Amino acid sequence: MTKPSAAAPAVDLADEAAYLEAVAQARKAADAYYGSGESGLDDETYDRLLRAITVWEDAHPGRIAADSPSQQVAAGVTAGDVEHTVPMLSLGNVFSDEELTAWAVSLERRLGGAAVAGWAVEPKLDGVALAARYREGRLVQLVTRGDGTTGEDVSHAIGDIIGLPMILTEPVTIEVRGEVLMTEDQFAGANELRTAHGATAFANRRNASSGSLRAKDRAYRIEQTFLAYAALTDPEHTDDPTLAGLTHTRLIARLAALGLGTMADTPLATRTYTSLDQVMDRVREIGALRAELDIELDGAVIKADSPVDQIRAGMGSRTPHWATAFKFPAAQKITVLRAVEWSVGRTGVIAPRAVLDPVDVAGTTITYATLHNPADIARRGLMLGDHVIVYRAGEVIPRVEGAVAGLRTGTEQPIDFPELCPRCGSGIDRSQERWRCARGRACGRKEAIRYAVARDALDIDGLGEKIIVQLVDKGLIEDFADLFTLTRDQLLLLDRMGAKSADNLMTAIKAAKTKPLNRVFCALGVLGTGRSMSLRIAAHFGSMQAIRDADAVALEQVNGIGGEKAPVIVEELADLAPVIDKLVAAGVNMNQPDFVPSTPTDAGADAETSAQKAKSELPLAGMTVVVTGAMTGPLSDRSRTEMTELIAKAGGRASSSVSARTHLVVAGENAGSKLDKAQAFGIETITPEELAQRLAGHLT
Ligand SMILES: NC(=O)c1ccc[n+]([C@@H]2O[C@H](COP(=O)([O-])OP(=O)(O)OC[C@H]3O[C@@H](n4cnc5c(N)ncnc54)[C@H](O)[C@@H]3O)[C@@H](O)[C@H]2O)c1
Ligand SMILES: [Zn+2]
Repeated sequence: MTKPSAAAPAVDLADEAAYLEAVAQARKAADAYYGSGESGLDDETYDRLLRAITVWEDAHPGRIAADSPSQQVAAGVTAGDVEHTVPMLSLGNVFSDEELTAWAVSLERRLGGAAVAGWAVEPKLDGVALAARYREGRLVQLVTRGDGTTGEDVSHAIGDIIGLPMILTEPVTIEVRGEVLMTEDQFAGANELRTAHGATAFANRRNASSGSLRAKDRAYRIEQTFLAYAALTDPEHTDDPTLAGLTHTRLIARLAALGLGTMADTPLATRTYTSLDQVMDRVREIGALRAELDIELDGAVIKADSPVDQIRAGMGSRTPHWATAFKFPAAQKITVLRAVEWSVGRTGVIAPRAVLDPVDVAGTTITYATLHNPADIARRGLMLGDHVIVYRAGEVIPRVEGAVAGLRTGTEQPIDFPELCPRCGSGIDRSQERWRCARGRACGRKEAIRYAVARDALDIDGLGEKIIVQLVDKGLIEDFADLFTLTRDQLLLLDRMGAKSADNLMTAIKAAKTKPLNRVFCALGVLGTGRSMSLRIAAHFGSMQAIRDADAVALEQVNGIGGEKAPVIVEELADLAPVIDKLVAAGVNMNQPDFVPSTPTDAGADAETSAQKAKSELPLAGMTVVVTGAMTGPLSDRSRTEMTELIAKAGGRASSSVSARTHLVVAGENAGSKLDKAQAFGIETITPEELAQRLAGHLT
């Protein structure tokens, strides 16, 4: 689980000379970071430096360097010409529960010893601060934070930012403040446009946001997202007198009602608590959600919820006294891209992977990271030897964001893309962004057969890799369908295959013929369909014939199959037709047991067949269920696939990830982040034993 933890300890500055050197180094980084947007230091390194600087400054208040970056918002780098009559401040930060408690104590001291009326907790969005000015409900001006007192006018971006509508739902005059950021798709889109116009790709999303916002007179428009976290509520800035009396939480709800982008109605919504223990729990919940979000967070923000407390606490020169950030371990680090490896999957897809100088990201050493496909590498403009930003939050696979172009030395080398399939040397099909060996699945024949007979698919015991390799090399089988027509005599031709093993294997293969359709379909290894998707498809269509008859539109009726996946599945099935025909001819089962069609065919639209009625009375009817951790009790030896099948039999739908749409989480031993997340969403959580009880009639 992602646990907010203490930051790396600050280095001790020995003397004033060391202090001045640290100031110079931090100044250089801050100038680059807030200026061009590209610093050679990652945030963790910068923050450690800044902490050392402030520790020294606290001990020597009379000797603070005039250009110390600790003294101003954004180190005073980017002033503009639009005044912020109410300054746009930064946030102080804490890295541990102890530091949070100490901060809360100091805040209550400012309130004259009174307890804070309530705490609002929300995510700290990792983007760029922006003020949006609406006059009588119409968006008239966008201003960056700048140095906090003046910012740059970036009104040219009006119309490009989702969450900042041109017209509000009511004609109010108001200045809204929030963060501009990019989703993964928006980031890819921005890089695509930028590289197409001959510019270098952005090093990361925050950079892309800041750069895109500030670039004027560009020939193309870049879409971004705005999420509000504040508004100016004093009479000088708004004509709605009710706003000033709202708590922070209610203010955000009000901004959402005006049509502005906020996190309201998402699991990240601002929530209010009375005790610090609850606040700390919520901070951890937000940390646990971080891995699966499409936006980046670098912490949680804790605010005094009541406007009375906020005004009494007041603001410092750089940060408000009534709010602070609980920072999460940095998810981005800078390291060097050494090589790109290309591997071929069982379906013939050729995928690149980045080899990095080992780097610690939030407590895990990273040496490899995903690069999605060759087009993705091109879009990010990467070169070998580049300093790249790698990103990893929670359990997600680390990814390469982009290169820090400012650190290039001229010795970087272009990345070699394969000319031929790295496994078999055939040509490459480049018709899609995802490259594939021209031989397609034939290239990954042995891997595909191993996949088909594995435990989650046909589960054929005794058919290990060595046997598969021999069977293919001796020309006895081309695909897994040929297994069903193998003879005992053919098996006996194999090295070290005795009569007894051959008999056992023949029995295991024969048993596989009666597996349910979802297992058979899974064994086909259709791109984009794993074990749980196979079960959904089988449960939806009921027979292989019905699946083969389905077009893309019909496939999209299956939960989880979107407009991109459906045509791929149709194409794959056409490709696999000879294999399926062989399976049918060999007498392999092609039906899903207990199949209930989801739409009545002959009966009227609202008539319920008795079979459907029976279905709606099942113990998990209509529920989305996530199983995590090790199963215990009566369910202890069930594999994940068997659990998925059991859930489906009881009327539910198994899913591998917890979301707001999850109804039930079955948490076994050592359940990790999925359990944390379920608790964050307030989803019902039960043990494997409790599930076994609920499904008592369905266990056999
Ligand atoms: N790598 C470098 O060289 C370098 C140099 C300078 C600064 N930095 C990084 O910049 C950061 C410090 O920058 P900063 O002073 O601009 O502050 P900050 O970004 O850490 O925090 C303040 C900002 O948080 C934003 N924010 C997000 N969610 C919010 C919410 N819910 N409520 C209120 N505000 C919210 C606001 O834009 C606010 O201005 C640090 O992370 C530091 O590492 C890095
Ligand atoms: Zn190949």
